[in-house]
Amino acid sequence: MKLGDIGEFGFIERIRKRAAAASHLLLGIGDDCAVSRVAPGELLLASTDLLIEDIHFRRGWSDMHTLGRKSVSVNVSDLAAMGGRALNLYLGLGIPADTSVEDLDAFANGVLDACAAYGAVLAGGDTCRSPGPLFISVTVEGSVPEAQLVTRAGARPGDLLWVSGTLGDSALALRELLAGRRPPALLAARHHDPCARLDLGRVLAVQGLATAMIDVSDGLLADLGHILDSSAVGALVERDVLPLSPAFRAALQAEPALLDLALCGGEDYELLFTSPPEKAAAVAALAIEGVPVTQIGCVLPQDHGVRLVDAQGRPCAPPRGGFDHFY
Ligand SMILES: Nc1ncnc2c1ncn2[C@@H]1O[C@H](COP(=O)(O)OP(=O)(O)OP(=O)(O)O)[C@@H](O)[C@H]1O
Ligand SMILES: Cc1ncc(C[n+]2csc(CCOP(=O)(O)O)c2C)c(N)n1
Ligand SMILES: [Mg+2]
Repeated sequence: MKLGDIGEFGFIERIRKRAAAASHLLLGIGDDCAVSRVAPGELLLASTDLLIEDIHFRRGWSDMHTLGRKSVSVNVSDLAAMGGRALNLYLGLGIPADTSVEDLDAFANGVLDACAAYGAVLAGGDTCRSPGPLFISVTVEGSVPEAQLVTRAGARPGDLLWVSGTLGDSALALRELLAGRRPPALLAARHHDPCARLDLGRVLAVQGLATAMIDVSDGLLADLGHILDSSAVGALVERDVLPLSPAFRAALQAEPALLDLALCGGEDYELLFTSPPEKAAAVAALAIEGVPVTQIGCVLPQDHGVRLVDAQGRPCAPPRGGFDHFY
């Protein structure tokens, strides 16, 4: 079935029927605005991200259900980075007219499944025709108790630097895909179906363990740079303790230069955070749903900039870059 057979409002109605209800959502899909009630003492968080065909994904590299999930996860990851919980999701779509309703149903199911997994509800969106690529715009709202908010700005010299999960898997999968090869399944899953570390972000916020936090979307060093700029500090990063998956290590053995992907590759959607040294045992004990947290360095005064060192403490040249859409 083609989208032309059911029209814009037919498609919206298909989504509306499947969207979940939630006690905070007084009015969801179907009026001019969504209407929500935020709990007393909670701050409203909001973040938005675009995914554009051939810039963020290629059709044929992953199925539409998985693309729907990724569209949600990359947004929810920004809530995780502030210690928030997820409330509402808004889905903007620019759809090529020849897209099948089956593909759109699969995509919407992926969006709705991921929403349910993160405790969010689809509260609205916008649908229009695209003359070319598929455009996906996702906005999330969440909330966090005022005292628990974690920003990029709170890192202090002496804090330790931690990262969740493993780094470089997604970028390595992307490199394989761009070269026309099929990445190993574990790497492919990390690229196509990343998991927002929402529970970890909440625990760090609730227990007051993180002084600053960001999610790694553009690459470890690039996103670390944002914490350092916002907090007016520098950092030491130990290259040889970066957490790497077995699949990544296997590739690294054959090609040592791949380590740059763990430092700069991007789309890891792991949490990078700083924490006072006296909380190290509490942080190290956090392995939520099997996701490890690894200490990869420490925070220095601002005049040190970023110092990347090897296992012997010798300085190494940081690779250039991180992802920039126009660079
Ligand atoms: N076109 C825009 N108009 C207004 N604000 C923008 C625009 N683009 C980005 N921003 C804002 O700039 C800041 C940095 O955006 P950026 O997209 O780099 O962050 P991010 O969402 O954490 O990263 P990523 O998009 O890689 O997940 C955010 O506060 C974002 O809301
Ligand atoms: C086809 C294709 N080409 C390149 C990439 C790599 N890529 C795209 S956006 C991004 C950073 C995060 O995005 P943003 O900053 O927009 O949130 C990265 C690493 C991809 N995923 N698919
Ligand atoms: Mg972010």
